[in-house]
Amino acid sequence: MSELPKAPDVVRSCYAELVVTDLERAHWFWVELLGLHVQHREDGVLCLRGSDELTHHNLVLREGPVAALDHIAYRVRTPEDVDRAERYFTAVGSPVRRIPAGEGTPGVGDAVRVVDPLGFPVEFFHDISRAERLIQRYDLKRGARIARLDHFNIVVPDIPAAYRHYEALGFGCSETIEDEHEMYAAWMYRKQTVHDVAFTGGAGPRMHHIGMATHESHSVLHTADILGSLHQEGFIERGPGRHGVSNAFYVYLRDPDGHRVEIYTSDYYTGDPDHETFRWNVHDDRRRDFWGNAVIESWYKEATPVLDLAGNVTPISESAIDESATRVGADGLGD
Ligand SMILES: O=S(=O)(O)c1ccc(O)c(O)c1
Ligand SMILES: [Fe+2]
Repeated sequence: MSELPKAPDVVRSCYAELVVTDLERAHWFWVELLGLHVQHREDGVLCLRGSDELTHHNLVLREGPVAALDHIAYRVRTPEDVDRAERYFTAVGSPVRRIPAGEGTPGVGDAVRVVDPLGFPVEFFHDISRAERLIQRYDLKRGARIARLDHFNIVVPDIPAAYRHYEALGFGCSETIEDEHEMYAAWMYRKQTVHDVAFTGGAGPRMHHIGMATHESHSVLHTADILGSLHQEGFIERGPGRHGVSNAFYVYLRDPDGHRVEIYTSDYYTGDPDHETFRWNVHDDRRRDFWGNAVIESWYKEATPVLDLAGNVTPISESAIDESATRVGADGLGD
C-alpha cells in the first residue's frame, strides 16, 4: 500500500454544529440556561461560545427538520493543514468537500469537510474570526459558566478502528477501559488535556455528547441547582459526579432535542512526550464514576444521529460488544 500523505496537524477540538428542531427552545437551553454567549445570529442559525473562547464559536445551532450532528470541527495549525486534510482524507477514500471562506459556517474561513473512515462528518479549518475577550467578564458569566468546548464523544461500533484512525492523525491516548480481550472505550488528545475525542462503544456512527468545560466544580453543581429551581430537573441525565476516567467532575444534560452535553471540569495535564496511557479494567466499578454510582442505561444506549455531506442521516451499524451488558458491579447492569 503506497505511503499516505502527511496527516493534518490538529490543534484541538473546536466546535460542533448541531441541527435543532426549534431554535428558540434551543436558545433557552444553551443561552438562557447554560449561559453560552451569542457571537452571531442569522436566520435559523445561532453561533455560541464559552467565556474563554477567543474565536467565533464553540457551538453552532442550525434549525432543521431532524435533530442531528451536522459536523464536528477540529482547528488545524496552519492554512496548509487544510490542504493536507484534503489530500489525506482523499487518499483514505473519504468523501471530501472543500468549503471556501464565506460559503460554510459563519465565521469560519477556508475549510474542508469529510466523512471520515468511522462515518462521522468532520471539518478541518484554520482561519476563523476572532472574538472579544470575555475571560474576565465575570459580569457576563451565567448558568454553567462555560469556558470552552473541551471534547467530542462519539459512538462507534469498532473501538480499535476508531483508536487506529485517530492514532494515525497523531492523537495521544490518555485513558482506556479494557479487559483481557476487548477495548471498550478510549480517550484521545491533541491539546494537552485528557481528550479532544473519546469513543463510546455502540451502534454508530452517532454523536454521544459534546463536553463543555467550566472552571469550577461548583458551576457543575450550580447547573443542577438551577434546573431544580426551574422544575426542569428532567434535563439532567447523569450525575453530578466524579469520573474515574479523566478525574473530571461532571453532570450530563439532554437538550430539548435530546442532544447530550456534559458540563465538565478538573481533568489533568497530558503534555509530556512520554505520557503513559492509564488503563481501567471494565470490571472496576469506579471507572465511570469514582464513587461507584451506577451509569443510567440511557447514557449507554441513546445518542444523536449524524449527517453525511449531503445532509442525509447516516445509517448505523450495530456494535459487536456492549459494555453495559458486562457485569460491572455498581452499574448493576447486565445479567
Ligand atoms: O464516564 S467516564 O468516567 O468514562 C468519562 C470520562 C470522561 C468523559 O469526558 C466522559 O464523558 C466520561
Ligand atoms: Fe465527556
